[in-house]
Amino acid sequence: MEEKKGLLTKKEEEPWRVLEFYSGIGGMRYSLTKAGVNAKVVEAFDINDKANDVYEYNFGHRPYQGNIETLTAADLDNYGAHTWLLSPPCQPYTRQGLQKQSGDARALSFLKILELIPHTKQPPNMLFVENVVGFETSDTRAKMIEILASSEYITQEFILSPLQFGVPYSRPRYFCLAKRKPLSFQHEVCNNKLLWSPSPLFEHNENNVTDGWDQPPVNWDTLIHSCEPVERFLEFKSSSNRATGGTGTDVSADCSGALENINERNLNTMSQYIVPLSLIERWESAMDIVYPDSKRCCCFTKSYYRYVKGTGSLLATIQPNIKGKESSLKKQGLRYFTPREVANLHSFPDDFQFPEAISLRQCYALLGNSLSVAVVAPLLRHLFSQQS
Ligand SMILES: C[S@@+](CC[C@H](N)C(=O)[O-])C[C@H]1O[C@@H](n2cnc3c(N)ncnc32)[C@H](O)[C@@H]1O
Repeated sequence: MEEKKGLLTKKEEEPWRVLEFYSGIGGMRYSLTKAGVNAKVVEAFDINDKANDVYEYNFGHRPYQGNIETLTAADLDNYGAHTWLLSPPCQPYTRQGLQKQSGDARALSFLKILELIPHTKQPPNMLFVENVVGFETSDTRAKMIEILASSEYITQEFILSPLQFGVPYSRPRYFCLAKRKPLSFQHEVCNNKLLWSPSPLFEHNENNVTDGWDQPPVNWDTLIHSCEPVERFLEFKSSSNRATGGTGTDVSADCSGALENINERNLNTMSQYIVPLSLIERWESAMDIVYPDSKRCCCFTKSYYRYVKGTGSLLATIQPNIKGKESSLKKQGLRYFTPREVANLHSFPDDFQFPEAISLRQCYALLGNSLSVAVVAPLLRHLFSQQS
């Protein structure tokens, strides 16, 4: 690896060397593959053994299972990595949490690793950070930008949702893309801006026009029309959408085309996805219900299947004459989305699987922590593309 004024160089045909921090179940790595970038993950880091089991199962490599806080600048230099991908814990910034931001112990490792950058002999050429909406106004973000600016990085920040990429899934997330000078971004007019539009990822911008790119969509609902229906993301489909008058336990599995993706455990225990009537009675008002022809569903959090309120949508498998809560929910065959279906909505590839030993709750918890490949892949393509 050569060093030239602190900028790591590589021969054109060599892959970019990438470090994947907070690797979880590998959403960043899948996104990198989907982006079609000539890149190689040289190490992944996560403290959670279950996440590492899943990562190893799918990628054949077990991430370094230690606290990122303990890494030193010398450790990082040893990897000779051009790019760092980071999706640190989001609890310090979530609306439901205490919003202690950088004062939250879970924010420490992220700040610590950023603070190492000026102490490395070979700072990364590029960084990519993912977090929840709320991060953009946090003091952690302010510190991150301060460190990056003083280490000669330029940034472009985004808030984007899968809904803007045709996926019927509301999961807006914050992203920071950083490149170290003399590298530069396409659309320099977007430098140091927070953008709410995916247009810079796809459009040539010869006139430097950024009309509306730095404004939140006026109405996220209008994006829904161009999304695919939820049905396209299901592994278990109802044989009929019409009301049968049943209790909703008569969900049938139309496995055509999807059978290879359904493991024995799921097929045999379809009943585990049925929402119990007692839960409907107690939590009806808090439930978010979608239908196979719906073009949106709510963000699945790591508490999906454990709690109802605000953790993700439920699927009505029996469509009443009048959709929604005006018809009895008890007769709509409510079920949870399966982990495979949540993975589909995260745009994970078909060959992604959980090992048998991971419980259903753990599957949902790990998926809830992960990210949308449909959103991250084009962002990574934008990060790695060279200014011509
Ligand atoms: C928001 S999730 C990232 C998930 C990942 N992007 C994915 O696709 O699954 C944060 C991850 O960071 C890990 N983590 C949190 N604090 C850590 C630390 N100090 N050291 C190492 N890993 C940590 C958690 O175990 C969790 O898997």
